[in-house]
Amino acid sequence: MEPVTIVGAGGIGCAVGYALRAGGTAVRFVEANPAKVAAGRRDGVRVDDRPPLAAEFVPFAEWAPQPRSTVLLCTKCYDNAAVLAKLPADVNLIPIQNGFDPQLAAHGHAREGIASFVSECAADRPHTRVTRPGELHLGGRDGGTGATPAELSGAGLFRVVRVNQIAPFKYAKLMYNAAISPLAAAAGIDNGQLLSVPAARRLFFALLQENYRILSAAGVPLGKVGPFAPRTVAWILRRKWLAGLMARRFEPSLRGTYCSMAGEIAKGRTELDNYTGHLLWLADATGEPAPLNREVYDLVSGMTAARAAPGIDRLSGLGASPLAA
Ligand SMILES: NC(=O)C1=CN([C@@H]2O[C@H](COP(=O)(O)OP(=O)(O)OC[C@H]3O[C@@H](n4cnc5c(N)ncnc54)[C@H](OP(=O)(O)O)[C@@H]3O)[C@@H](O)[C@H]2O)C=CC1
Ligand SMILES: CC(C)(CO)C(=O)C(=O)O
Repeated sequence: MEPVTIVGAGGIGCAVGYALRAGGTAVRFVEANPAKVAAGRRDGVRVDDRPPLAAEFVPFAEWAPQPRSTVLLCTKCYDNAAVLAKLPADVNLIPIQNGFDPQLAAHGHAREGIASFVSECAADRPHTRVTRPGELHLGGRDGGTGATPAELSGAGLFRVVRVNQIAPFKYAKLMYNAAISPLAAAAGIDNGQLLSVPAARRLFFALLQENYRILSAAGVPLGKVGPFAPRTVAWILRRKWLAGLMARRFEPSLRGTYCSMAGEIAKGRTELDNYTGHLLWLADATGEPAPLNREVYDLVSGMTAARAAPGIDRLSGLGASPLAA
């Protein structure tokens, strides 16, 4: 049986690959990091303290994708171009990524996934820790159909939710990611501190509200990812006392959880264009104001170009525009 190929043995790739292996599916990891390939060949793929599972590991440079095989794309969006350049047209490509990438969209794949669990991979080993439970939504794109791997639930790592259309779930996740990730990465704080540090919380809530307005004005469908629908989140945020109460309730479960943009500014590459960049593109198309996102975009892209060190004081100039919420 042709194995399912997972490109990118990181937080998402290892969790999904482990779930497939636990369900009896053959898995081939394709990885750019030689240390991860060597460790995977030696020790297999691991999640938390569970027993390692053997899988095939192939260096990206040596990978020749098989026609009609299933390829789960689990890299960061900024690595898509190199992967797409290798793919035969008839591959069953299923990206599982946050954000929107025009080049990937043009590839015309039929199915996509979006993860709402949090998974942090070790630097040089295919060993990840699922630090916050959540779901993997899998569904069609632009009415497309196609097979998604069946055996994903067995390990109980995340709940698999199969939906007809993935777009509402990707847009809802965009509302959250474009608020969480640039702020957490620029400030060098974890997801919990976004709620516990007052200056960060104020900006986080303001961005969530702006993101909801942009997405609503664009008329895109918004699904439910997490405990509340985006419309309910926006309703809560308009009531400051309730938003404060919710922040205190959710903070403990987010404390210490990783944001996949953390540490990327210093490496000179982030998914900012795929999150904030896409929101700004939607805002420009509809004429909806996006002052805070523009400030955040300028801050994070400037920091990334300079490979600047993150710090909480980086947020201090944000929200200065009279239009910012
Ligand atoms: N981690 C999480 O909790 C969540 C992540 N996401 C999204 O999932 C996607 C993946 O994120 P995440 O798993 O955190 O990413 P990671 O950085 O943990 O893993 C990506 C892996 O892909 C490798 N890679 C880079 N280029 C290639 C290539 N050409 N071929 C093969 N492997 C390659 C990277 O190697 P190297 O490091 O050497 O570049 C790295 O090991 C992103 O879009 C992210 O936003 C969504 C929800 C939650
Ligand atoms: C966990 C979350 C929601 C934001 O940190 C995420 O999706 C990511 O880090 O990629």
